[in-house]
Amino acid sequence: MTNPTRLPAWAALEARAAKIGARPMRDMFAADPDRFRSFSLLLGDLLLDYSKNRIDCDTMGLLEALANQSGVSEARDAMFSGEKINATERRPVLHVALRNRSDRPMLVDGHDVMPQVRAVLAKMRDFSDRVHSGRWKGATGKTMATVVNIGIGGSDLGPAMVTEALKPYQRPDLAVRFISNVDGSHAAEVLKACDPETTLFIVASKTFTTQETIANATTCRDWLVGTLGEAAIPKHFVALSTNGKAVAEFGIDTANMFEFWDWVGGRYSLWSAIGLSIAVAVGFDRFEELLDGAFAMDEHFRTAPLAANMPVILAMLGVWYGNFLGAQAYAVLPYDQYLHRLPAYLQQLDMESNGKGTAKDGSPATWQTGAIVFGEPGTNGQHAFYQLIHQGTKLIPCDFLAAAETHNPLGEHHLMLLSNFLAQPEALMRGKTEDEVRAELTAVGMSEAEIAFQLPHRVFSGNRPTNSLLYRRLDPRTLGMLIALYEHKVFVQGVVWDVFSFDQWGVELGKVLAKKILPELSSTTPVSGHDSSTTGLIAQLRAWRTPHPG
Ligand SMILES: O=P(O)(O)OC[C@H]1O[C@H](O)[C@H](O)[C@@H](O)[C@@H]1O
Repeated sequence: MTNPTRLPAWAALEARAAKIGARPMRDMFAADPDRFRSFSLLLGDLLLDYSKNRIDCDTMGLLEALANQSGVSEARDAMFSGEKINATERRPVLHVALRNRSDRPMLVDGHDVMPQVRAVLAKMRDFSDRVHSGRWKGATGKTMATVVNIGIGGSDLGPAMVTEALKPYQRPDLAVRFISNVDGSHAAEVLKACDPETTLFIVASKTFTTQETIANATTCRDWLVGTLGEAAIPKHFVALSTNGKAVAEFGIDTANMFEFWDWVGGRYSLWSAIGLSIAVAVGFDRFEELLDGAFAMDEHFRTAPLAANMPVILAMLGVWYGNFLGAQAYAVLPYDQYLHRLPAYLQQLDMESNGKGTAKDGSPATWQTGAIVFGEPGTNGQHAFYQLIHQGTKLIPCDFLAAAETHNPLGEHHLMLLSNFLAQPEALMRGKTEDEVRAELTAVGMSEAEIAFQLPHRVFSGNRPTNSLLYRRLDPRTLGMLIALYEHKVFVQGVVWDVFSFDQWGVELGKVLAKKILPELSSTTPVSGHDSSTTGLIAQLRAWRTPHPG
């Protein structure tokens, strides 16, 4: 347990920030032709260029010192060795076991979990092969045409993000859809496109008690049973869960359940049985390549020195901006349409893990912790919110991602995409000076008075930091590496910030209140115990939901 602000490297970084935090990157690039080489790292088919950050070698040295003094290496080893680092839930954190492609045992309470991990993977292979190849038949003997994953949070975002990312690998005649929201419109719209005879529902819930998922699963079951009868359920419903009892109570035979364990956090679960919809969509061999990619990143994270460790570098750059240069947010900008759900996925991964205000010893964290994460695919975001990133009053570090090769070579599209992927970070770094703007406006014949008015609005301060993640091609292995990279980045930041990254108590209060309010919405007796705002809103809802006479 360490208050990071008391570490020697913290004070040194504060001093460093005061000294070089505003130093223009433009000048640093001009002074050092080797800057790219000094601040980039190639790992297999993945290149991280972090040279467009407000850093120099000394700053990186201090950030490494902070990681060291925070005990990042020890914490990482504790995770890999199965220690109960999810302390408030008294659980180990072993999603790395799910993609452990080596012979190394992974221990929970002294027992190797690898045999059970492999057994579930084998069961997933058998099932996904049958569905993917069309050998799995529904109750009326038809091949499945649609797979619907019903889940929310970690039981939705990971599989949804990955199946979108790996669309080029999907069988074109097998649609994979997702129902997450408790808003009935989500289920209604998905079911519109489904035929009960050819639809397979995968109910994904670690706890199998999540209100949204149980409501959606019940609606889908009723929809199926309404046409095909109860006897159809075993051919059309499978469950992914840690809770066999609740699965059986729901009416799914536990033979049709794919198990995982409480040492897999929801937002870290796409590598587990929760990934079944991915395996069904792209085939199990591809799913294994995803695991291989994550394993490669795990091995790098586990063994590379901190100074040359990609997740550690990304994490410490985030710490630099968040804790020393005043950034509150960061943007994830995939120049890759297939990664269009990556920002949403990373929002849960990062914000649910490190959005904590209490240090491990229970005292309030008086330092900044998890950042606000947002993003959209490039180039869409450029035409929407980049204005603020270029010229706003806030510092928003950005991660730009792109593939060298496209799955869809259409005319010049990919080169146009890549030129934007390169131009935006360059523009953010360089900016545009008064002299440059003046020269431009003079060249088009603008009057001095008009130039004086226009100039301040057209200047770009620049010096806005970015990372560029360039990969050869968005294939399953590369995707596995990318996701694991962000997982470990979030882990490292949680260690430095001294928060428990693997619980999520902050989501509970609202759930409890919603349960209390639910019956109040359909009752006619006056409500009590709420603030006047909630009471007023309930009254208005009741008024609008009651059919008005005449
Ligand atoms: O998989 P489930 O148990 O249904 O949980 C689904 C989600 O709900 C919770 O509210 C948590 O905030 C998430 O971390 C979790 O992924």
